Amino acid sequence: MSLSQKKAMKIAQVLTEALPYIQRFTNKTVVVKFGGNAMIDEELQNSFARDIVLMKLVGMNPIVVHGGGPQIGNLLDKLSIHSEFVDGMRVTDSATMDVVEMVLGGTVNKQIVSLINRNGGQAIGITGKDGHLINSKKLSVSRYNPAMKASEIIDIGHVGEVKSINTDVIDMLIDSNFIPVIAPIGVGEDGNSHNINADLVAGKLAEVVQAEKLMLLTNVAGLQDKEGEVLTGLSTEQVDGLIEDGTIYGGMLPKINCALDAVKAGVTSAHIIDGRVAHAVLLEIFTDTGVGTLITNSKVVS
Ligand SMILES: Nc1ncnc2c1ncn2[C@@H]1O[C@H](COP(=O)(O)OP(=O)(O)O)[C@@H](O)[C@H]1O
Ligand SMILES: CC(=O)N[C@@H](CCC(=O)OP(=O)(O)O)C(=O)O
Repeated sequence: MSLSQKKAMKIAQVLTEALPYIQRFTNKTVVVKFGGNAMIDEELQNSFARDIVLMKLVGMNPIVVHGGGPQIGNLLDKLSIHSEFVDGMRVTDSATMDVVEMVLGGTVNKQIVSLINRNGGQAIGITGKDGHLINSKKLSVSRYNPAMKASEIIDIGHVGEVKSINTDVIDMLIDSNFIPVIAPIGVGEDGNSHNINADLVAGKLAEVVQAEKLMLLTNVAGLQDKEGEVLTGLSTEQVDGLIEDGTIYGGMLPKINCALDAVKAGVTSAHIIDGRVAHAVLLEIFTDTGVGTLITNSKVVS
């Protein structure tokens, strides 16, 4: 067999492998959280945008929710505004909230929209304030205070959690064949903005639209143990144990919690995938080889 025949055969194999997945996922909604390294590396950004466009072209309904923590951090640094995190959530005072809204609702959201559109898609970027998409309330965080030997509530400012999601605007966009790109900013009862962790928004949205998949792109290979090995075959109870003993901390906390909540609420599967791998989304959906940690209602497997 000549080299070009071998190449043609390989392409045919890949397409054949993809066929059952394309059939299975046609008309299904997939919520993809774009974050981590995939968001700052130009080549990975492009491969992500092409994956999303391809999903749409083969009849799926992708909804993109994006983060932007590093980009917020960069602008805060430039403005000499100190920032810190509690349990993976950025403590957000009024000045920080202005920066969050500027970066997420402005720069980052429009960059992703433009990237998808340049690659042949039709994306529309909105925040949770548009069309009352994300109604939020102030997030209450409690911490154990060893000195007081009791838990206490800590105020982390304008940080929100999702109270309800009104999908009218999303339905309208999908019905008109657009790809929604959502910045994780919620609107409180008083009309004020809330900074919401993007994983939490993606998870809740997946629940409300009863997505087939929730995909969380990040900058690690998946859920790992203390030695860095990707964990496999865990029950949801074991995950709770890993949170208690500190194996899961920081930014992985909202990710794993929202993935577990989503599958418990009817999303078929949630995936924490390695955004450092080009075409990670495509590989996860259309091939037999996944690239991260799979979470279903009863099991966490890689
Ligand atoms: N058990 C764990 N397995 C993998 N990563 C973990 C774990 N516990 C904490 N982390 C941290 O969570 C980070 C991913 O969260 P985050 O930085 O918020 O990602 P993203 O920007 O993609 O939302 C990892 O880079 C790692 O530092
Ligand atoms: C409350 C809170 O922490 N909000 C996040 C929102 C952006 C985000 O979630 O970005 P990543 O997904 O890139 O981490 C923040 O301010 O960084």
